[in-house]
Amino acid sequence: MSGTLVLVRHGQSEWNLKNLFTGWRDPDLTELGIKEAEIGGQALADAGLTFDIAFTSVLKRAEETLRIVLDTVGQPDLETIRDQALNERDYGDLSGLNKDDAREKWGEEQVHIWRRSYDVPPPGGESLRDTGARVWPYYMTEILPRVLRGQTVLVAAHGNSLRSLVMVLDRMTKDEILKLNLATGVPMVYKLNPDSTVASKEVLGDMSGAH
Ligand SMILES: O=C(O)[C@@H](CO)OP(=O)(O)O
Repeated sequence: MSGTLVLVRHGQSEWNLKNLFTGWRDPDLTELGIKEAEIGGQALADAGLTFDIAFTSVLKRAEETLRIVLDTVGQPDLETIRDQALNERDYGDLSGLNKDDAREKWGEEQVHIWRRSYDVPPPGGESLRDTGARVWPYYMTEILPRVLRGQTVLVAAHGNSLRSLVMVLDRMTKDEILKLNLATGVPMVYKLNPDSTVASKEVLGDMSGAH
């Protein structure tokens, strides 16, 4: 066994609440989102986890979630690396549109394919595969080596940038990834083997609260 990788999706954002496609747009957390980040942090504290380093995107909802989690686990000054490689999938022309309006315009099935499929990009945006093509090299070069050295690493990021990681870590097929929607503020704790495969996975909380 080597180190520990903790992934957490940001808490509910203003645009999750308003049901808008967000992507690289930069809304704040809602009150509920702040609470979710606190609950996620408390679950990590209760599990006795402390971190050697943290990573986040350059979007406020993930940075703020990380700050709240680190405050809650008592590590407010932990070294943190921000990188846009961890940003949410770029939703292209859908960014800022209401998800129900999009369903009316393009149909339920097409919108679901844009939101959850592996390789169909939304117009002008990134597919999950495109997102993985920037998340994975970053994971391989910056995050994984630290875990393999035995460190405990925290990553606060986004629904789809984290789905691209979880898909590979959990060895999910293209069909399985269609159904996966990560809950906000719920930490996923992975212990990795020395060959980078997953030794164990524990989800610290209720996965039903996805936005
Ligand atoms: O709008 C977004 O950027 C994402 C995450 O909230 O939405 P979806 O669930 O459609 O991938």
